[in-house]
Amino acid sequence: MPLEDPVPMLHAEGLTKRYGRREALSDVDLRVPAGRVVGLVGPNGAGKSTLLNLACGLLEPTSGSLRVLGSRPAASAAHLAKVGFVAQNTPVYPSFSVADHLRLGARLNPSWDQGLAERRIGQVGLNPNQKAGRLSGGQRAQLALTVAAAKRPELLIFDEPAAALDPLARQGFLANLMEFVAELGASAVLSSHLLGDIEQVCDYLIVLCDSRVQVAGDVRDLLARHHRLAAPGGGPGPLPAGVEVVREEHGGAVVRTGLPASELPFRAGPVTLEELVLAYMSRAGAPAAQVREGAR
Ligand SMILES: Nc1ncnc2c1ncn2[C@@H]1O[C@H](COP(=O)(O)OP(=O)(O)OP(=O)(O)O)[C@@H](O)[C@H]1O
Repeated sequence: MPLEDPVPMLHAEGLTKRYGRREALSDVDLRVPAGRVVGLVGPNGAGKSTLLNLACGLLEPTSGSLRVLGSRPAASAAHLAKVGFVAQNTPVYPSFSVADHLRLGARLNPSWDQGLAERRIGQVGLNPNQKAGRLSGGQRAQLALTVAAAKRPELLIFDEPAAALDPLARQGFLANLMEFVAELGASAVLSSHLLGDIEQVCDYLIVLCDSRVQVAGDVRDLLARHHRLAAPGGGPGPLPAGVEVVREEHGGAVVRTGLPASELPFRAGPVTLEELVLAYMSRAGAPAAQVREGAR
């Protein structure tokens, strides 16, 4: 008997979103298995926030479809409870205290875990009586992560979660995020320009550029299928069937193939995640400054 295909975390078919005449997502097809920690990367304006806002039901597709954990996003109260979302600017209610946020979370979410919320607030050193409007950007991000996780969702969605954090706070935040994913048995998707963060926590990668998915897949699998060819004296020239040049560069190329490195002409070496992302971003024509930004 064939194995049952588990319900994917995200399943997009022909997903298109237009704002007026601006197409922010164009005909996106995507199937991401559940249980993964997904890194969504791409230059400014690529459509990352649009995809994440569609996934949590804050936006409606112009055409095509998107299913999240098997349902239309925000299809019902039960489905809303399955998804925790932290928006790009980690919004909080400025006049509410930290403790008020937890009380509100408890009122609004059927599976609220007050123990998890309080433990976490203590761990990151937030004062329950502090008004959220007086928190620093990093503390706000920690509060928003806590509220999202205490819902005990099946899927956590983060739009650039660590952007406001200093490097030490970012390390702590990413470690907490991974603890939550493990403790809740949740899937997660996070957008970021920080490829080091993506490399540290994600096992699945989506590169979005110019409103389209350029490449998506399991990180280890992607790294195994991409190679850097060193071709002395210029470009790689003709290559065997089944070898696709992603980015040609002086003295070589980044290529994608199912062939083992030993069967490739020229010296073939591994690519880093950063090289892979940059190769797809430059192929899609991202402006040079944004390609470099993606590497940071
Ligand atoms: N509300 C809106 N009205 C009109 N255009 C919009 C709106 N929101 C986004 N866009 C446009 O859609 C495109 C995709 O934007 P989006 O915010 O999804 O990109 P992004 O990849 O998240 O960018 P960044 O990395 O800068 O956050 C951009 O060209 C943007 O200007």
